Amino acid sequence: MCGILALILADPNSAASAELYEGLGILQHRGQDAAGIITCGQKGRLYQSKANGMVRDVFSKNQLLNLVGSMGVGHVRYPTAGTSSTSEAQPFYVNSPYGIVVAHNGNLTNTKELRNFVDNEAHRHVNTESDSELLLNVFAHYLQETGKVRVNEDDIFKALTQVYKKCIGGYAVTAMIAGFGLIAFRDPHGIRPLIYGERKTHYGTDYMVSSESVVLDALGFTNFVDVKPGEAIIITNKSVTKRQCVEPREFAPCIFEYVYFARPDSIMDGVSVYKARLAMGEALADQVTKKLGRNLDIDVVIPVPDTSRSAALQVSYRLNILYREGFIKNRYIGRTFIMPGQSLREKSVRRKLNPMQPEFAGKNVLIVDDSIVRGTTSREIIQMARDAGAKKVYFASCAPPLRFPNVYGIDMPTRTELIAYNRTEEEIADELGADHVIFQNLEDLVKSVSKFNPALKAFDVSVFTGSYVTGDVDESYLVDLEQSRNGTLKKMASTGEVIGLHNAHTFK
Ligand SMILES: O=P(O)(O)OC[C@H]1O[C@H](OP(=O)(O)OP(=O)(O)O)[C@H](O)[C@@H]1O
Ligand SMILES: NC(=O)CC[C@H](N)C(=O)O
Ligand SMILES: [Mg+2]
Repeated sequence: MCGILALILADPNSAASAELYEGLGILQHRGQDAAGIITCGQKGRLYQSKANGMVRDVFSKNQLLNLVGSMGVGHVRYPTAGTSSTSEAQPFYVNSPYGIVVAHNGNLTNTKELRNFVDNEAHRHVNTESDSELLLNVFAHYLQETGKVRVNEDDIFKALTQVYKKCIGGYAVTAMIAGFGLIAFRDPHGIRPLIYGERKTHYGTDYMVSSESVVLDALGFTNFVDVKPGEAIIITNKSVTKRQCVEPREFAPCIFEYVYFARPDSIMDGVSVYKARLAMGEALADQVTKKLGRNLDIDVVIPVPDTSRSAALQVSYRLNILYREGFIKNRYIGRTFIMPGQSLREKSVRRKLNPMQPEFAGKNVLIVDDSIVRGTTSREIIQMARDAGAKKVYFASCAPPLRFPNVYGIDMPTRTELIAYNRTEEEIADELGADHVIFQNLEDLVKSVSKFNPALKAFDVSVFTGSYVTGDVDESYLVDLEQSRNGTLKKMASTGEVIGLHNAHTFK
């Protein structure tokens, strides 16, 4: 679940890099593995800085000063394809035609076919295992087909129509053509989020495109508009042009954005993530009484920081049971779920969260989390609660059991690593060491989001149902994904292999 940005400033002599850097910092929760910015300056020259690491570590002040130009594209990465190699840090760039830059959030499911196409028909070289590099080359191929020395908006929209036909999966993209302008587009189902806003200045209007509205808010942009599924926007210093490049299919944004990924202060496709999480808490509270009965023997409701806090507050309010912060979070450790590799994730839970003994000793506790995926967090947390003296430990999840891999931009490639795979709710409770585990039901989860925007009739809920909105996902793709993600990650861990070509991150 990467974070993407694009910014164009009205003043051609100003620098976009500082605000792109700030914006990426605000999107850090969407990707902690790598970060990158490419800007475009005078004469269409491009300036790049990208590397593995958190935003604050990747860019030095000097590097930001050297990212010249009033427009640019930024990315924070959480890998779902290929490896964690620095060479797969984004944005990606190809020189031909015109100098194109792409930052991609999502995951393509027909990469085998695309790799063949790029090789055998487009005759373009792809240097990594990244699906995003394929997407860039498909786009470049169709732009090349115009045969023009310089393209215009119409050419770009037509090329994107071909990209839409060719690329299957989840994709929200910010792109840039050197010396021309910015482009933003979103897959025909709108699986991944994308929003843009404007800011009036002395020189004219600045525009910014982002995965989440919180960045636009923080940087003083207004008039936010979500990019529609199958729509593309081109922003130059002369105009903003939009086109519906393909007929939108069933609009089905990823529900996991609302459950876990997005910041609560973002508004996504017209829905406040915060309000959706409160609603999830309310529905979950009802589920708790349904499962455990009206005479609850719970003394205290405790959230698992950070994401479940909003929902847990509402669980406590609805059940009329005390809310207490029972786990103290080390604020300097990032999100556990989006860390690469299980052993890193396991170690980090204990380092990140520590129990407040008085909140557990001799009590029956209801711990609330937004989701139970691999069970890494919940297993550790339940043990910590018991070690701190809890009598009974109930565990409630705002999401239903996750039983299927995600193929649209969340790194859950392996069925067997999911704690709910092939297990009943009782078996999950046993496996986690809880007295009871209570899951939200899917219908309530969907209602918790859709009630705030009646236009949202469907969501990508494939991790709960195994039914994929882009159509059946080939079993061979799932097997390949499972093998390649696990295989390459292990290989990377043991050899530290990187492909050196794109490592432009040198001068601190
Ligand atoms: O079952 P698991 O595989 O452990 O995954 C689920 C957990 O991971 C996430 O927390 P994370 O620490 O990533 O982020 P947060 O601080 O935003 O809650 C999520 O909020 C759950 O707590
Ligand atoms: N989480 C994402 O959006 C990942 C984007 C892309 N598939 C990559 O692995 O770099
Ligand atoms: Mg969490």
